[in-house]
Amino acid sequence: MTAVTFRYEAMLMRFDLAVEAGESLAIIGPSGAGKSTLLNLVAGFETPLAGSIKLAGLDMAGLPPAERPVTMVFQEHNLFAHLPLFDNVALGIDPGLRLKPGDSARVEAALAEVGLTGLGHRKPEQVSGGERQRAALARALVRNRPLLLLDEPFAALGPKLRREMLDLVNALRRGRGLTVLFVSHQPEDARHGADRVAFVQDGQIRRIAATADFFAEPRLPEIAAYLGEAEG
Ligand SMILES: Nc1ncnc2c1ncn2[C@@H]1O[C@H](COP(=O)(O)OP(=O)(O)OP(=O)(O)O)[C@@H](O)[C@H]1O
Repeated sequence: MTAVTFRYEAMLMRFDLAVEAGESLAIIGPSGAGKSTLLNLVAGFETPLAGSIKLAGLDMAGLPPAERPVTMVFQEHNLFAHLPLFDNVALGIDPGLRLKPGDSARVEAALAEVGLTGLGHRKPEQVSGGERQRAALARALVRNRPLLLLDEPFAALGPKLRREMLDLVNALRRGRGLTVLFVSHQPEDARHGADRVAFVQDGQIRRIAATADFFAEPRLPEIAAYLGEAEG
């Protein structure tokens, strides 16, 4: 994305970002910095004031979210409580649940890929928080989009489970050749799961670097302060 600007009231944001296919980029930074907005611009949930967003070489201007090569998982409200996990995943194929021959097998395969074999009949309340987010991931996977956006989907999970989920995301990324952008409040997530890290503050990417370099040398005092606070 190039010179993409966006405004919420007094807050003007401006993003320039280039991501390689197959890469995993962590987006970290303080609360209210613009991390979710950055993902929402890529996904098409927000429209830039100016600038251009290209995904897989195609200009996204005017394209609604459903027509973009993108799928997104959120922190919460990913699943419908009254539907079993199978149906929740199948919604990624058809929002009206009109499944064609072969679609059920696709849903089962996605459930298996995220480690939920045999749990498709359960309602969201009948599984753990980690399993719910696995189901949300499976729904994203059945959409077969090359770019996976994750907006803190593992924030409610403990450190060990978050690492497991990040490992799962990376295994899926490699297996399917996905590109992954994930927002996290936890620098540890970036350290564990990302090729590169982007630090967002005041509506801009202030630094982007390979993960090892980013943590070895924070460079900006704001980043050192943020890491100090976030990692205690
Ligand atoms: N719908 C909205 N209307 C007005 N302002 C908004 C809206 N959504 C976000 N903002 C403002 O835009 C700025 C960026 O918000 P954004 O959600 O992108 O930040 P974030 O870095 O993802 O924060 P957090 O880590 O707390 O989720 C914040 O100052 C926020 O208050």
